Amino acid sequence: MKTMIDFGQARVYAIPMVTRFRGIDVREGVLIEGPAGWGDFCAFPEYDDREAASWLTTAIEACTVGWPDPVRGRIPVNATVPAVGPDLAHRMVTTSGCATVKVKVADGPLAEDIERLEAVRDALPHGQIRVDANGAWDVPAAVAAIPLLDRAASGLEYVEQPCPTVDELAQVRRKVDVRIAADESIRRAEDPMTVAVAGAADIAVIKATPLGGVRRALRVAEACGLPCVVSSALETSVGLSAGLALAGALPELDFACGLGTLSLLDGDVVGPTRALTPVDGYLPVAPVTPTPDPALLDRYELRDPDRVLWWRDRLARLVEQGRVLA
Ligand SMILES: O=C(O)CCC(=O)c1ccccc1C(=O)O
Ligand SMILES: [Mg+2]
Repeated sequence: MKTMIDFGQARVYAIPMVTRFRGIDVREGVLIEGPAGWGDFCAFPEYDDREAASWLTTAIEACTVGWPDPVRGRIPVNATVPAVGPDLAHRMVTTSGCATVKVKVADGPLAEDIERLEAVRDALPHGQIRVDANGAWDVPAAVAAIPLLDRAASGLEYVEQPCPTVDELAQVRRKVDVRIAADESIRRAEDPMTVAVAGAADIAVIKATPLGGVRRALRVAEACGLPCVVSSALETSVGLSAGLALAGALPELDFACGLGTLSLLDGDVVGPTRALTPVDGYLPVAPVTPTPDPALLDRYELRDPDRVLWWRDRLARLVEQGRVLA
């Protein structure tokens, strides 16, 4: 099929994670080039073609039509602290320069979450601390844990996705004083309605990459009628620019965004002057996606032939089956 993008020229990359995050040790993806620049296709490996198609649509938006006009020039971001020990958590917060920190919880014993939060508060006496449970608790566990974590942090900004389902979020929200944010509950255009209607959340976490691009994510944000936090999907600087474009274009933005995740990767495909690394807790809105550095593309090229074939097959299937407009 003849398209505006030469998928045969796509570059498959593999960048190690600094610390394991969301069960991932190496972040893999494919960079595609089109008439407007580059796009980052990095759907997690376990996602099926239907879900991965939205991620590819985002990469195609980036490299064909580019981003809608922003209404602000810079975005406050949170530091993201994985489920690490208290000393490392403390160090990650002090070196980040961010005034807001998101801490992963519910990935191990509650006592470790409490220690981690105490360390983060010690490193950030005046900033905001939020936690993300990635849906790991049931309702009783969430209702028991949240007040303890709130105390350990001397006040939480919000709890992201304490339980898996919208119904459980609504139950927890009625029983605790801390605000609830929905993340995994908002993955498809039809989801946000349910979240708002169910009274399940105070805040919506919106991710441009899994939602099929900046324009689609803007519609999701509008439909859910909640204050939004824009967050990353652990992209390279090429992919992160979609989240920044979304945060830049939202009519209202009241919270720091989860877009400071480049430091979780042990490398990038974009050179240091254009890399989307926060400075003093802010990232610039990138009007165009940054261009990969050829030397870095070589350094982080995925070498495992089976994995390369897997990515090229996945890309070819999505295009050939007409799951994306390319
Ligand atoms: O929100 C952040 O601070 C960083 C992004 C993040 O946590 C994340 C990144 C990739 C996949 C899932 C998640 C998540 O919010 O759980
Ligand atoms: Mg989350």
